[in-house]
Amino acid sequence: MTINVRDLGVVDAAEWFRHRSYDYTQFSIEGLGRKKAEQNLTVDAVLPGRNVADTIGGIVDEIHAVNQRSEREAGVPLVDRILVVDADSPDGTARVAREHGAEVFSENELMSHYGGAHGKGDAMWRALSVASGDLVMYMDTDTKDFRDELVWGVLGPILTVPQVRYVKAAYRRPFKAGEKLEEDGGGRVTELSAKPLFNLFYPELAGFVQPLAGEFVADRELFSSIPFMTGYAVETNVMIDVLNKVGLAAMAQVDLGTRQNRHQPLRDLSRMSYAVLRAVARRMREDGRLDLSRDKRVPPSLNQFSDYLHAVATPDGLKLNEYVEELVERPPIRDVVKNYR
Ligand SMILES: O=c1ccn([C@@H]2O[C@H](COP(=O)(O)OP(=O)(O)O)[C@@H](O)[C@H]2O)c(=O)[nH]1
Ligand SMILES: O=C(O)[C@@H](COP(=O)(O)O)OC1O[C@H](CO)[C@@H](O)[C@H](O)[C@H]1O
Repeated sequence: MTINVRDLGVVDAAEWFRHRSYDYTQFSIEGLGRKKAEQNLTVDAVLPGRNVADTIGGIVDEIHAVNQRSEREAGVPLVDRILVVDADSPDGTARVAREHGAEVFSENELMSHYGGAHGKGDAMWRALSVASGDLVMYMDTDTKDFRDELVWGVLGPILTVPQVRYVKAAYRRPFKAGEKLEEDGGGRVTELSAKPLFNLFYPELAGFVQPLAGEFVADRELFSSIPFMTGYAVETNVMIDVLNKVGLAAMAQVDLGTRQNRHQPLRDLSRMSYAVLRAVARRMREDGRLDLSRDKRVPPSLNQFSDYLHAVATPDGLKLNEYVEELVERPPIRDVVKNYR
């Protein structure tokens, strides 16, 4: 009989945390450039963007600056291609990104036989159809205080530790409302949904400081072999599927200091949280740990469409908002793109 460590509640998250947590200061642009050259690897940076005209240009510039330093010291750029996947943003995101020298794709034009794109996760999945690097590094584009370590930090462990195949960013997250700054007030869905859910159901992942961070890297082979959920479910499903595919020892995190993202109103985060919960529930059901046939009261909300009733108090009184939340799961890209290489 095999005993599942999850059933026993015995996991090695604490040990993983000790061995697979790094700090960006342990690495350098020059050192990583040399490692990349030695291993003859190419790196694509994939930047999903929706209405980020105010931040995307500076981020692309910072990647070019990192490349210049790496080329000077190590003879190769650290990032070979910068792919911006734009949500046909009305604010001019695509134009700005192009002016700063990125390759720009409309998320709706990639894999267009799947119809219009469904949010962030879909943009990230569709980008794999045009990516060509040995490593693919995703990066959020709403970062206000972007610094160069946000480009090269996550590359540290993947270029220097042979067992590591997936690296996630870790950082402190300030919350900024107007002029008021709360030092560790950001990452509300992370703290109130993702971390408790992982502790309970995927305790191996409990050592990740920012499990929902949009900055992470893996070899393209790995990303092309797992499904991507659409919208804001993507980080959650990728964490679980990478864990199941390569195991915790092949995963790492790197402290990058702090990161200030653009904040959505708390009310919108309720739906983001629901996406995270649905991603976990889907995987649990597949793992046989959530048996819908046994509990008839469980609503059919784990399928593609789910009603989300959001009860709120407003200046005009109590309101019950109803949303139809759609969560689609895209298949491993290598299974659906002919001759994917
Ligand atoms: O439909 C979407 C929604 C978000 N994003 C990008 O995903 C990242 C994080 O999204 P968002 O700012 O909405 O989330 P938050 O940072 O508020 O959690 C940003 O780079 C967005 O531009 C995207 O490409 N398409
Ligand atoms: O981490 C979180 O709790 C949310 C919300 O952040 P804030 O409370 O606005 O700082 O932000 C993110 O989560 C999304 C869903 O996984 C990701 O797509 C975003 O990249 C990440 O910033």
